[in-house]
Amino acid sequence: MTEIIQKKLNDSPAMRWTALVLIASMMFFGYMFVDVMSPIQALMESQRGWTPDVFGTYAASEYIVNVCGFLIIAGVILDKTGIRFTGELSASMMLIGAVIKFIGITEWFQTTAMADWLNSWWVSMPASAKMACFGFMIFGCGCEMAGTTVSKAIAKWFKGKEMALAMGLEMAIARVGVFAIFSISPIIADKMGSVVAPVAFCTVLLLIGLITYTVFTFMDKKLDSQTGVTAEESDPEEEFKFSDLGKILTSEAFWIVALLCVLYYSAIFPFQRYGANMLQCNLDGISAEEASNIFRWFPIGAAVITPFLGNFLDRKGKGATMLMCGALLLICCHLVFAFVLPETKSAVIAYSTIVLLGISFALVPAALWPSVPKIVDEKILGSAYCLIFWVQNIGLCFVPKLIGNILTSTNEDNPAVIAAKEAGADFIPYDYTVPLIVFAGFGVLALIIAIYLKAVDKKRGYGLELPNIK
Ligand SMILES: NCCCC[C@H](NC(=O)[C@@H](N)CC(=O)O)C(=O)O
Repeated sequence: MTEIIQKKLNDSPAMRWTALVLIASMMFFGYMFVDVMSPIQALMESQRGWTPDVFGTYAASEYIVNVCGFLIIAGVILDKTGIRFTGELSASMMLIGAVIKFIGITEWFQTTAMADWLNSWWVSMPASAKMACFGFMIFGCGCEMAGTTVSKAIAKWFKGKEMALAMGLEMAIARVGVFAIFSISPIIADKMGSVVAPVAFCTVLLLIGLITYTVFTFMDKKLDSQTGVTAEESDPEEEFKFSDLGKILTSEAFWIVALLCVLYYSAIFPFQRYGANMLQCNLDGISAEEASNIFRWFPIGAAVITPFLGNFLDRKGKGATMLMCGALLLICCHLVFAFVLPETKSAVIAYSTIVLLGISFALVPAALWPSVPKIVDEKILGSAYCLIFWVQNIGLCFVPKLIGNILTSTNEDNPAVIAAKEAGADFIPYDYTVPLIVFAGFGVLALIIAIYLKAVDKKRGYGLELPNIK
């Protein structure tokens, strides 16, 4: 008798890569929305009165609910309800948050009684910023939950296949989103004459992201029906348990990776918010649009290299060394921005440092996320990812605010800044030296931890330097 072996949906390369494109699209649009305001900071200041301080508070709002424990709940939701429901929930939360933020910054909203009320307390924060923060909080919960959901979805669809490459590609696609928005946000704002237009554009894209993820859920349902998995049959051992948190939180290796993650990313994502403005301030006579054009090469450099490094890691290993090199490169780049760029005002130095920072941004994520399964038990991997995101979010929540405060306070007596403000100029030429030294400081700490991780790996034999494919 001939046995018919049914091919599962993810056995087809076309199907599993289609699934990756669908889920990565949601993250692509999500990452676009995260940075939609970054290249139009100067316009936000002139059109809505958002000072760097306000901008710092706004940037922090994305993470505040996650830091207060939402990410831990998100882990439970993900493990209890699965990738389909959690993905839909995440995409919906991103969309709802985006709509609130869009409404908050419209001209119409500024004329409402609600805006008057919002302007009547915590007066340094304009009503538009308060509403935008509220929306960004909801968006941030959805976006971070989506980040873990997508990792779990890729693990499910690519298990035993090109998993590291798929994860690298997902991150690469998300970075292209950042590149795209740095390119088009100032153009849209300029063409439409308002900061509202790019936010409206990205909100519509989030709706498309919800649709693409919905299409993926149908594919995933089909895959489950082929493998005979139903909610009732799922293995209770694989489920998130609160007792697992204790096991993870008492693991030294977990803390090393989590600390490395928070320190490294604190010098990357918050910098991304200020990067275009920093370039505009350090290169003479360039517009916000020109500065964004330079800065957008940062995520694109990372996007191009990350999949290759993922592939290299799968075949050759050297994960711990890659983490060290990435941290070292980060320090050098921030120091060049702090001390060399203001002196030389050279576009060549700006471009090359941005590309080098992009390489650093490829080295660390490509090595960091696939290292986690090597240091924690597979059974508690989902919880570990959630907890690492949680620790990382604490940094991502407070560092932008810290940098905003430092930028404001170190420029209080800056004559160029005072003159530009008095003249009501669109562009304020801030001195970014101290914030950049702070970013480099995070890099130094990350490097020390990466060196320590390599030593611990040698002692304990986690295999961080070994290839993933045996
Ligand atoms: N599914 C991708 C793994 C994480 C990628 C990583 N993103 C994060 O760490 C986010 N928590 C940060 C954020 O959303 O701000 C990345 O390198 O992009």
